[in-house]
Amino acid sequence: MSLRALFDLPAPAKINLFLHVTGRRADGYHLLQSVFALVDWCDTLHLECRDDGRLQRHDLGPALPPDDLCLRAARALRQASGTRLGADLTIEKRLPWGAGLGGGSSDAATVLLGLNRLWGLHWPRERLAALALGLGADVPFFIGGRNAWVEGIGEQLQAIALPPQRWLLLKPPIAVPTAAIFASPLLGRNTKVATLLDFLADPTGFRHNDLQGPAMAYSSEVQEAVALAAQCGTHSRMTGSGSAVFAEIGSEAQAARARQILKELPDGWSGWLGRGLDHHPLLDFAS
Ligand SMILES: C[C@@](CO)(OP(=O)(O)O)[C@H](O)COP(=O)(O)OP(=O)(O)OC[C@H]1O[C@@H](n2ccc(N)nc2=O)[C@H](O)[C@@H]1O
Ligand SMILES: Nc1ncnc2c1ncn2[C@@H]1O[C@H](COP(=O)(O)OP(=O)(O)O)[C@@H](O)[C@H]1O
Repeated sequence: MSLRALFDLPAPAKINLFLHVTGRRADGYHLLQSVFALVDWCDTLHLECRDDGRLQRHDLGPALPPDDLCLRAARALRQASGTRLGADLTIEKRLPWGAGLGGGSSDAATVLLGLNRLWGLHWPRERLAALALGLGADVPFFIGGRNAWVEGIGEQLQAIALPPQRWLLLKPPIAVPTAAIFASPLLGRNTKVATLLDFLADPTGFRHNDLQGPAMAYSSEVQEAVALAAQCGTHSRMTGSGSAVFAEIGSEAQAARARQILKELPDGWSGWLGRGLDHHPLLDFAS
């Protein structure tokens, strides 16, 4: 009997342990260096095969944009593979967006991995990653499924092992527009280029996000979030282009404080006390 449905597929968030802007390309895109780390705050997707070739999305939780990344991913794979099959995509959205957590990119990657299996395509992961890049610079990272040292505009990935770590994540009620942050006159664009060996030798020297200054100038809520996270963890900083921030939780006392903060979060804020993932739960799922 062929496989018709896949339930409870996780789409985890990522955080940028650091983010340096080291230059700018001729087309205006900025060159970055970063470490992307998977965390156990996840959306959940349910995929069901359709014989009529149609693609339909059902939102459990907040409504997504009509032509969201899940549908765009499914359409791209249907077209590139030539399959006549379709799918119902049910999205349990938990990750906030406009957050720098890569939730939409992660959803898209999970759709590609799931439909590759449901539609019996047997594409290798590298081929899925190449298709994924057309959907967004962060999508190939989630297809790769490993914590990574990242360069270029986010498309050059080198898998790395990270030590286990607990994190507090906080998202204030504001979506920071990525383009505006990159365009900010406050943004430094010439941070010294580092090497992966530099990072591995002393990760503690890599806890800075160059986009944080412009994002804090854009929104006082980002400033509040950084200060709030610093109350219960250490090295509070922003992920991606914001607006979410995170802090390292190193003791039970810090974890208890973090739980209290999460319980008392003002309206519109969201947050998570969780752990870094060693790898994407769907890592062995390519076909
Ligand atoms: C900076 C990161 C790090 O993870 O931020 P988050 O999205 O996670 O917050 C991402 O690479 C973001 O990638 P993504 O969110 O796909 O950005 P895009 O939609 O492609 O970019 C929106 C706009 O930001 C600017 N942009 C984006 C990425 C980049 N490396 N240089 C840029 O200058 C461009 O003006 C672009 O038109
Ligand atoms: N499935 C999806 N989940 C979240 N955002 C999506 C999705 N599809 C499209 N988007 C759009 O993509 C933008 C980026 O969101 P997301 O990928 O969550 O990244 P980030 O929060 O890291 O910037 C959002 O502003 C949203 O409008």
